[in-house]
Amino acid sequence: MRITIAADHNGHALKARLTAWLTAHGHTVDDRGSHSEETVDYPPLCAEVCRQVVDGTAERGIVLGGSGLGETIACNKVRGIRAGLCHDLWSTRISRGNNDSNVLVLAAKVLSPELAEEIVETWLSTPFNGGVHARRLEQIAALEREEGRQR
Ligand SMILES: O=C(CO)[C@H](O)[C@H](O)COP(=O)(O)O
Repeated sequence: MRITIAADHNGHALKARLTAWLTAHGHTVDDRGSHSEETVDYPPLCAEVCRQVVDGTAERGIVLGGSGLGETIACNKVRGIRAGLCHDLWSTRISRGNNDSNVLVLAAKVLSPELAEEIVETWLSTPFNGGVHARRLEQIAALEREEGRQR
């Protein structure tokens, strides 16, 4: 899978580990930074990843922060993005099965590296369930279009 990935200063070390893991498992990874502990603002990194997913340059995106909360808010501002903040395997399966998430957000200050790898593996291998969830996603997309017209 073509995956684009980014992290702020809190997530860059975990990003490096996940990038190595993804590459070792046959994925093509586009690492958009950052690459150090120097403080950076996460919204532009989220925008870059999400726009790559929406325009098809990448099939999926992964974003890492300290808590991941702001990243999730930022990613979900991009039309067509369904970003889920996942701390455990159960919510990861829901994020894919029910929400068809196309961006995974991870909290580097919460997760162990081992659990982060398990979450990524689960997120990449869990299919969207469709059915009633497809109808709800269409309702979310309609809300997004409606809000876009009003601003
Ligand atoms: O997780 C995050 C946002 O949700 C960021 O990593 C966090 O807010 C950055 O804060 P600081 O500059 O204090 O490290």
